[in-house]
Amino acid sequence: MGSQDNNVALSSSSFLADKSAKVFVAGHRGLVGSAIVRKLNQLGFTNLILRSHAELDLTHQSDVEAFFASEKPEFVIVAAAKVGGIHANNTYPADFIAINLQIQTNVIDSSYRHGAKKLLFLGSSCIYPKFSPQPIPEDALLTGPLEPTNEWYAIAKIAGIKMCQAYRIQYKWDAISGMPTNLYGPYDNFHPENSHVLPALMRRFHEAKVKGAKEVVVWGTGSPLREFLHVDDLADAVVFMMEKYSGLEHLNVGSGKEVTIKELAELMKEVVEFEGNLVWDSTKPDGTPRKLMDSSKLATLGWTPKVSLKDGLVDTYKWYLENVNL
Ligand SMILES: NC(=O)C1=CN([C@@H]2O[C@H](COP(=O)(O)OP(=O)(O)OC[C@H]3O[C@@H](n4cnc5c(N)ncnc54)[C@H](OP(=O)(O)O)[C@@H]3O)[C@@H](O)[C@H]2O)C=CC1
Ligand SMILES: C[C@H]1O[C@H](OP(=O)(O)OP(=O)(O)OC[C@H]2O[C@@H](n3cnc4c(=O)[nH]c(N)nc43)[C@H](O)[C@@H]2O)[C@@H](O)[C@@H](O)C1=O
Repeated sequence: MGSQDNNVALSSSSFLADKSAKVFVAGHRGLVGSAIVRKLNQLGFTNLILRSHAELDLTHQSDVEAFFASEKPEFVIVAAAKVGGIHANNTYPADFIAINLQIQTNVIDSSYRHGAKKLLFLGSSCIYPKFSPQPIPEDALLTGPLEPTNEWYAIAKIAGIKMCQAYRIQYKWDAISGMPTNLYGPYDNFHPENSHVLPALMRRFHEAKVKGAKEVVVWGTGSPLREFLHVDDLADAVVFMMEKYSGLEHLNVGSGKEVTIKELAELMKEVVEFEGNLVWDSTKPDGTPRKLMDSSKLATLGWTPKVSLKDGLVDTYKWYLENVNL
């Protein structure tokens, strides 16, 4: 990687000092973007720039260019992406690599060229090799083969990290990257096949409870381990990194706690109050066996998560009942 000098913090301006600064949150209607907007609103930011996918397709370079030329945001948070669970990643590899490369390339490049002071790019824990040391340190990046079910998405995300690093090195521009673990919370995607495991199981258990079904099918063997973080904790970490971090290396953002998919399913069954049985469909892929991230760098800088998995599930199920299951 680049020399130590590139890791020296640039003279970035404080993010929190001016709550009237123009902040563009790309992807503000998604799980992550909506949590960041809630957090920024709580903090008193008054000048958020928001565009839905319908208003501005971030894969269209000339539209993105025109938007940045006219709005000139001072701070940019990239939470727009083509996102999905193991099945979606495995089924639509072209979409996952092409759309993500387009979105991030357009947003990062236009942000730099139209004078943004700082940009935060969000990747994912799937950037690391399938068989990484556990917990996974940031420097495990590019040390081995990726998990095949999500390598297309992972390659795009790795390119995003590298693009931020390249712009920092060549232009001395303050672009940073955060790598969240598996997230969940309000405004998640509850699609039966294309979503991540946590919202998929919440919906499946809830529908089974309502129908009085005797069993619920869960994918894979139940043995993979996953680390989950509530999206409100991630939003807090995003603000923390915007204010405090200005380095070359990407930073892991995790809860530090892992569960097996079987344990997650049992906990979900309890939270949703489904009384039937679990049936395992081992024809579905397990994916990476384990991906617990080492988030000690962020902890050393002063950030720690607050929401436990149990509390987070209870909170998310309440939101689901009030907002999705109408
Ligand atoms: N969810 C998770 O478990 C994790 C997420 N992350 C990262 O966090 C970020 C956000 O993910 P998450 O909130 O879960 O994803 P969501 O799918 O919930 O939200 C993504 C947002 O991006 C928007 N978007 C997608 N394509 C375009 C486009 N072409 N133009 C404009 N907007 C677009 C979507 O709008 P629309 O829906 O209208 O298309 C949506 O609002 C991603 O970078 C992801 O990699 C990282 C680790 C885990
Ligand atoms: C965030 C992360 O998300 C993805 O990676 P993943 O961690 O494998 O995500 P997942 O939530 O889809 O699955 C986790 C585990 O859960 C099991 N599982 C059981 N039952 C269901 C189920 O009903 N749906 C899903 N999706 N999974 C299920 C499933 O078989 C697997 O063993 C990538 O997109 C990757 O790119 C990425 O960044």
